[in-house]
Amino acid sequence: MSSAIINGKEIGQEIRNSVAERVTRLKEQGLTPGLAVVLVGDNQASATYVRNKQKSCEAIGMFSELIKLPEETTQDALLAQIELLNNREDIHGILVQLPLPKHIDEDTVIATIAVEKDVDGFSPVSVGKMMLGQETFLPCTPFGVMKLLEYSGIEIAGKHAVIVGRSHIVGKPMGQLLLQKDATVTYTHSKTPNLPSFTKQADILIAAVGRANFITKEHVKEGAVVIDVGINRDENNKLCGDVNFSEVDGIASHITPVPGGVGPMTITMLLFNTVQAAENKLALQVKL
Ligand SMILES: NC(=O)C1=CN([C@@H]2O[C@H](COP(=O)(O)OP(=O)(O)OC[C@H]3O[C@@H](n4cnc5c(N)ncnc54)[C@H](OP(=O)(O)O)[C@@H]3O)[C@@H](O)[C@H]2O)C=CC1
Ligand SMILES: Nc1nc(=O)c2c([nH]1)NC[C@@H]1CN(c3ccc(C(=O)N[C@@H](CCC(=O)O)C(=O)O)cc3)C=[N+]21
Repeated sequence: MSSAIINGKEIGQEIRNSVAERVTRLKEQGLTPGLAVVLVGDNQASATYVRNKQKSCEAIGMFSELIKLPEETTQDALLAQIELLNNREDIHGILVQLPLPKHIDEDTVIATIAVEKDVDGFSPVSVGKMMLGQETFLPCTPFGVMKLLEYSGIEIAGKHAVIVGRSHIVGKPMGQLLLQKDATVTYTHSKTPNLPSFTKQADILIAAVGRANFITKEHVKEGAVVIDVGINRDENNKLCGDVNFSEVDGIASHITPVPGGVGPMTITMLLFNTVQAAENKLALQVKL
């Protein structure tokens, strides 16, 4: 029997509809949620993602602005741009597209984003709050994965979640969010010996490796839920995930496709966080 497909496009659309309603209510109160996306250099993949983000904003009535800076932009010039955005009344969320050119220090740039506008949830304060279980913007990709699990009725408490990958934007926060929902969490990475011996134990397996078709049937336990975060190009330049879908299909109970799985959820949660940022600002104004 084939695995149940978790449809990120469909679940994402359902969430976007409710976000769109919140946009309408904000506009009635004279506030249009605004997202600024900062893109440095001309990385092809980044440009595509940025376009998707902008289109998605516009589709639900949000304002979006692209700040496109040349590859040779200095770190100081970028920081100055972020300061401008921090101070703008019409911008509620700021996203600096990663990766940045090598001569720019990502940590310094991210730490400059005002925490109330950090809709990616990457700044040290946002990350710290998330670790402490305090209210904050959650990083969009792991947040989107949590929504996929929730909407698919997959139980997390008591389950063994194994994460492959420990990046700051996906793997690490993913484990933290699953832990908060009472999963038992194992992190694996490039220094993990005998990876299948760990992944085979997973009730919930999260692949965030960045290698096409890396997770094969030898990694997956019968009946596991497999979430494929990877966005890669195969040898034919076709979009594919970290999971070898055709091998794992039938072994997993549930599986996310690429495209149409986690990717659309990342953008959905970015819209969600930006609307939340605008609502937070309105609530503050009402108090004053
Ligand atoms: N769908 C979406 O919305 C998004 C998708 N992505 C995609 O997700 C994937 C991961 O992204 P990201 O986390 O940023 O990538 P990184 O390259 O930052 O991290 C990859 C992680 O995988 C680990 N890894 C690499 N090789 C192996 C191996 N052989 N065995 C076990 N672990 C390994 C690395 O370990 P170590 O730490 O030891 O180096 C690292 O922790 C990419 O394909 C990316 O394009 C990313 C963001 C959003
Ligand atoms: N500051 C920052 N925040 C990010 O969230 C961020 C980033 N930098 N840098 C790059 C990664 C990657 N990422 C994706 C978003 C959407 C899709 C997406 O929409 N994917 C579609 C298809 C896309 C296509 O057709 O190319 C899908 O999987 O169905 C993919 C990947 C966000 N990232």
